[in-house]
Amino acid sequence: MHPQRWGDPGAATTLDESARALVDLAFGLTETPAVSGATPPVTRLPEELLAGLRGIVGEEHVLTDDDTRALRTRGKSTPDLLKARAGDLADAPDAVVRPRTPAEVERLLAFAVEHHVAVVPFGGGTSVTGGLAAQRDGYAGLVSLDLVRMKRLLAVDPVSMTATLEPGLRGPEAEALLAEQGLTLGHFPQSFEFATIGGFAATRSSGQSSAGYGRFDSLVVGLTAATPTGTVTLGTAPANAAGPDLRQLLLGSEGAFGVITAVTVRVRRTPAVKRYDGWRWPSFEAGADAMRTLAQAGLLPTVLRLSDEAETAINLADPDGIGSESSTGCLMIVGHEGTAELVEARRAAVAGVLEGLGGTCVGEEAGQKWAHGRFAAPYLRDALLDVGVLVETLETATFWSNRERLYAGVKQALESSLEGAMVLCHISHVYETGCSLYFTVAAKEAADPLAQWQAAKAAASDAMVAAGATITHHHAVGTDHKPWFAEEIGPVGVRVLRAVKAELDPTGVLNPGVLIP
Ligand SMILES: Cc1cc2nc3c(=O)[nH]c(=O)nc-3n(C[C@H](O)[C@H](O)[C@H](O)COP(=O)(O)OP(=O)(O)OC[C@H]3O[C@@H](n4cnc5c(N)ncnc54)[C@H](O)[C@@H]3O)c2cc1C
Repeated sequence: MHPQRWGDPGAATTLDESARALVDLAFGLTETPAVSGATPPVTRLPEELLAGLRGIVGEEHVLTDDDTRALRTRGKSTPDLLKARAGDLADAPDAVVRPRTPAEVERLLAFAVEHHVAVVPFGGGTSVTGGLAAQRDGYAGLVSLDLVRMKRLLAVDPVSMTATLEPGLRGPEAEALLAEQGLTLGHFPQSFEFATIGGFAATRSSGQSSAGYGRFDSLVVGLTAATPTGTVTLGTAPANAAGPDLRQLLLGSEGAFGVITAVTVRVRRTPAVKRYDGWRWPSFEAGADAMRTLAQAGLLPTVLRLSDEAETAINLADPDGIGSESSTGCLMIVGHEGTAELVEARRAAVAGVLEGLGGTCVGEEAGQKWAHGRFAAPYLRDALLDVGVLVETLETATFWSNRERLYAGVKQALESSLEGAMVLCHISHVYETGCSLYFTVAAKEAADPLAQWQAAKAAASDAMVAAGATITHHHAVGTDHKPWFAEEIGPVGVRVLRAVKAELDPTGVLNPGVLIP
């Protein structure tokens, strides 16, 4: 991962001439290069504590060099990138510690409690909500507990169709191991290439194929987590009535309750066929109604997403597409995966419904184009930051009956707090009862882009709460969403979370300041 950009440093990109011209037209171009040569603050952990950590995981797995610590500083939200680009590495961990086994994780937690060292579990480092920016004041130091060495496929049960995975496996690594057995997890968030199994569970992630495979928390049938007060293993049956489902307490716990050391997930057979089609709708509303109809008819495809008019126009923003008929309306991507027979049958059934509702199939090219570029967009954000254009995304969810109000409220909040902003939206995840709205915002950077974005984000978050929606459908709480999260779950909910934290992590060494309001 690049320390100041998204993804593979080798894949870093710049805007080509036509894209530069478009951006110039919309926002103007201001070359804004990232600061180079910044170094993190000197490690504050005393030598005897570093020696203690080495005694647990081995000499070579306690790293204090600047490059490694810089790479484990914060996540990949636009505010994180702005800070990294400005050379601000103030949140760098004092050391990066890489355990190999659950037993080592348990010993590290005991050591952290004994010496009051803050611990930040680190998966892929793709958090976009400040989930890796723990507080350090009052602690002897802060270590990044990097799960990169815990990468095994521990078990496969081909009869029950489950697999048990270690937390440090990145999306492609997990898929490759499962593919050897003819299986897939089917979890493809846009951060798929870098995010990990443990991170997916800790944030209750949702992938682009959630309509077909389910969001990550719905895939988890069991897990093991090491906490400062002991290890908990949950999930002895596909379903149970044995009290509240404690798995749900660890899913989404964002490293504040424990370190997830194994996850058992439901798996599916590798699909023989994948077909993605584009569908065009006269309006966002018509497309959204069609999504609802599919969901409520039990006809959800594997992939289902709908761009609003603005996002549709931008996605087709090539010199030929702009202003032409093809850039009007709203583009929906409808993907089917499975056996050839199943895909054809479902594709025909879904097409019948969509045609009946006024949709027009524009064929596989648009679908393939989306599938091909599905992981590329984050690289474009860096190229835009390079020319002084602020780009960030945010997401929320609500019930169908409230969708239009939420859409209008968040869009208006963003447009009125960011002068000249371009606000794009798509429906990214669909349920029988509602959907998730995913916004992308671009605006010319102000003199202080961080403050500029924080004000816009607060306005958008206020609009979500005012509309009665959730503060996050899949990006999690981290540090950024805490004030709105507290409002969402109410004072009793906050007290329950604090009580669980006090029980599992009584000295508060795990991810201080993250998640718990
Ligand atoms: C470009 C981009 C696209 C994204 N697209 C999506 C998307 O489509 N869908 C989606 O859901 N999210 C998306 N995200 C957000 C992010 O990728 C997810 O939240 C992901 O699940 C985080 O996984 P990670 O392994 O990177 O976790 P990290 O970022 O390393 O950690 C996230 C949080 O979980 C904790 N944690 C990590 N591992 C463990 C563990 N083993 N035990 C306990 N706590 C742990 C960390 O301490 C932190 O609080 C995107 C982010 C980016 C930057």
